[in-house]
Amino acid sequence: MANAASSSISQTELLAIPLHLVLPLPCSESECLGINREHILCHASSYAFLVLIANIEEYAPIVYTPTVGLVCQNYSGLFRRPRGMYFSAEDRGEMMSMVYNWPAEQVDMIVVTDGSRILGLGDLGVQGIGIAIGKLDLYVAAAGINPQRVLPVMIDVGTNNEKLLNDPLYLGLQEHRLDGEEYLAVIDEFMEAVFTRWPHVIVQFEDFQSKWAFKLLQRYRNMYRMFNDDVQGTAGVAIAGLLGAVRAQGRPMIDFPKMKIVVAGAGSAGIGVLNAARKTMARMLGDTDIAFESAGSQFWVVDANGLITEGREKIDPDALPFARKIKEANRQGLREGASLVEVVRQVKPDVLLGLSAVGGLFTKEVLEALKDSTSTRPAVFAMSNPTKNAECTPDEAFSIVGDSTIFASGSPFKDVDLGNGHIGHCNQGNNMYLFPGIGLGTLLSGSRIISDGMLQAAAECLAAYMTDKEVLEGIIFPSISSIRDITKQVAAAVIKEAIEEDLAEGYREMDARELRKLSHEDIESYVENNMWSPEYPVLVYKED
Ligand SMILES: NC(=O)C1=CN([C@@H]2O[C@H](COP(=O)(O)OP(=O)(O)OC[C@H]3O[C@@H](n4cnc5c(N)ncnc54)[C@H](O)[C@@H]3O)[C@@H](O)[C@H]2O)C=CC1
Ligand SMILES: CC(=O)C(=O)O
Ligand SMILES: [Mg+2]
Repeated sequence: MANAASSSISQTELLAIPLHLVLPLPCSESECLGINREHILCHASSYAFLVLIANIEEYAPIVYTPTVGLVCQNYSGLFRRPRGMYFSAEDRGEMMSMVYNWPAEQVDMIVVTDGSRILGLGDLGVQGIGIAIGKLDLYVAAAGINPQRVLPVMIDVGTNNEKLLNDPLYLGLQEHRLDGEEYLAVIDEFMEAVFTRWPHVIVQFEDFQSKWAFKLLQRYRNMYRMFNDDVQGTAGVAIAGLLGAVRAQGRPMIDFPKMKIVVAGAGSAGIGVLNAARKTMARMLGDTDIAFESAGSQFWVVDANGLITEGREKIDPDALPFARKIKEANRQGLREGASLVEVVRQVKPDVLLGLSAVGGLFTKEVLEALKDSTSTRPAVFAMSNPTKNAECTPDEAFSIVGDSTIFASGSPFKDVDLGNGHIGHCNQGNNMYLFPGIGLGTLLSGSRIISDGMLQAAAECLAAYMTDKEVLEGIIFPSISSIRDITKQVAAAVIKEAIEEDLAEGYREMDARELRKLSHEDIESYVENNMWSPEYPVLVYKED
């Protein structure tokens, strides 16, 4: 303690360490006073998370979209230290032993990517590790997952990005991506390795190209505790937003099956949303086969080749259930491949939802066509990331479609001053409102798998979070400043559903039988008590 005054590290100095360069491993010694360089970094991490949590609105756009996109694009040049594990195609046969190289005894959450579709920025190869790091920063900040128990993972199977293949600074394998059975063998080996070392870990798949996102989800979802954030997390957030858009018209949620929805983008996110929205409508209509069929007719899907109909050659099997019948499209004055503006003109949808990764796709013409929507409050969801990929800005939506528009975007925008004392609310419609609660709820329930019911419970909880007054003002998603509270509630809803489905096996001393005895309030307290919070340790320099 002798030199504490002269050599202690100021908070300001610690805060100056950029969030993206700080290790997610705080010091585990609660009484730690003797500080060496490693400990300084560890404590800096605690400080960084404290700052992140206290100023989440300001810093989420740095650790997450949009800045994380820029970080990924430049990662090879910015690289300082690994910050996660890298399993490459060349490590085949070695992953089971490699996984024991990770220093943490216990890992609760893994976010894994193969870098093949990072936000809307395409194939960034190993540089995509930044998105796994950013999502896990949110797990720590929003869900209170202990930062010593998170593991960002990159599976390096090459890249098809020619620029990276020719970049001497590129850190990953400079060869084209593995495909087919060879690719699957790498992912299988990784899954077996991590679940062997940490049987209770949860693995979040992130930013895999659509081609693999659905296949891997189907392959593993009944075997492991895993989910795909882009397919399932995004779907839940979109459902919550769509239900908000119904309520914002002053209508009950049960009117959701009457909504006409045009979706631009039929990739992992778009198809995930379509499947979940259709199932939600069908449930509201009585959960019969007829209800499911009828719900399908509320959607019009446009991809890079225009309106998808059954006349499409080589139609993607995942999009097939949403292809319009040709006769039906013709009756509506549409045809296979009709442009987005034609579709919006003819359908006059209640909601125009973009998950296309094409910035500016909702042009003036498209938004003008939406003015003829049959809805009293048309909704524009420009959900693509990062900011430059948003299908339109809130200014464009409010100025062209009108002041009563409901607007949400994947990346944050500022609210719009509509003049005359009114505000056009810009909601952030991003899976960050759900994935931390899905992960935390699964962890604390000890559920064997992540069921559709658990995901639905998460979405319904988010939808119910907003009051009628807020929704009528156009606020359909909460402010990110309440993300810890939202996450707690989402996690509690997930646990409750896991108990109801008899999937919950318990966590630590809270076994399945004890879990079943808990009331809703008890479950919320249980969640809160298990959320990690950073604490300020005393920082003094110890002389050797
Ligand atoms: N807000 C959120 O929480 C989330 C947003 N996203 C964003 O969604 C976007 C798409 O992600 P994925 O579906 O995984 O990508 P993807 O690459 O699998 O799919 C993109 C889809 O957009 C279509 N498309 C391309 N050009 C188009 C055009 N001119 N008109 C209409 N459709 C067009 C493609 O044909 C394809 O169907 C990305 O920007 C991503 O950042 C993804 C997940 C969550
Ligand atoms: C938000 C997210 O997961 C994405 O844009 O891919
Ligand atoms: Mg994603």
